[in-house]
Amino acid sequence: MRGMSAVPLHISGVGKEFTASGRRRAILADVDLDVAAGEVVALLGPSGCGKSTLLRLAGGLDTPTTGSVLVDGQPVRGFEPRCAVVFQEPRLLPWRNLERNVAFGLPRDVTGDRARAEVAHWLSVVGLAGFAKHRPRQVSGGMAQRAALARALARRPGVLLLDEPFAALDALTRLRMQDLLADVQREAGTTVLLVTHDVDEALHLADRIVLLGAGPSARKTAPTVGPPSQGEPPQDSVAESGSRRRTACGQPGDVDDAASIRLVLDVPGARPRDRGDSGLAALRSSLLAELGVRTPAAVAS
Ligand SMILES: Nc1ncnc2c1ncn2[C@@H]1O[C@H](COP(=O)(O)OP(=O)(O)OP(=O)(O)O)[C@@H](O)[C@H]1O
Repeated sequence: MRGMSAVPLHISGVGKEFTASGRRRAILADVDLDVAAGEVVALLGPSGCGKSTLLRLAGGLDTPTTGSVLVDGQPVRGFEPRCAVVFQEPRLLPWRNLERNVAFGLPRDVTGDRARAEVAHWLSVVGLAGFAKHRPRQVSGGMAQRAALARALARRPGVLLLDEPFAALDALTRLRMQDLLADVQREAGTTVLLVTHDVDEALHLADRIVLLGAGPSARKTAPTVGPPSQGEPPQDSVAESGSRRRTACGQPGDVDDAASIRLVLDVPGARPRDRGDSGLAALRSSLLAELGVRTPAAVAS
């Protein structure tokens, strides 16, 4: 699509510290994550654990304290032109109409008729062809967010970084936007790193789900598809293995608050997945349990 080519993202040994009120605080430590070209990875984790920080580091909007980020094998230093970011709020320029906002995302070498064609194309992809001349305040929140997505796509990013892009939308608009993202991703094939709080969104859209949080680091697991058979320890239960790991490693005094990758989960089946897929129910319960939310299914298993 429009010359867009997916590229891999390689995050290696990344740590991030911030200084606030004179105190240094480690937010992320030893984060290792490889996202293949064209893969969709969802980043889940408790509020404040550093998901947005990691996304910002991936896009060069901030610099890691340790470790490195590579996009298509090249180190990210400063704002990364091969990435485009969509935030929770559209961040459109209010004095520009939608088409001029989308044009803002175009690479510098795309001008004139080609630029106009590109803008028209992306507005059409996100269903805003009839609103090109509208200003952001003249359209709904969902439409403004679609324009923000079009602006990001107009950059033809190798990696699309999405920071809770649908969180501020009403439930129905959110579902429609998820479907739109799935369509766009399928057509463009771009690499996507998606920060979300929404387990269902992650299960619907992602190839892999990465759980970020404080505590001992990563375990890659096969998906949980049902309760363990009789007499067998629940080795594949995300919730069980997570709690066991914390018990074994959680010695008082050696707890590091910095977040790292706790779990990497392959989601079975082709995306976008059926929202009613009962096969994902166990996985959903396990993920929610990892996030500290108890569900009847998790309790039963
Ligand atoms: N520039 C900054 N200076 C100081 N602290 C920061 C800065 N940016 C983020 N933090 C802190 O880093 C921590 C992680 O923030 P971040 O926004 O990455 O978390 P998050 O997991 O995305 O949260 P949420 O899910 O609530 O959006 C928070 O405690 C936040 O206050």
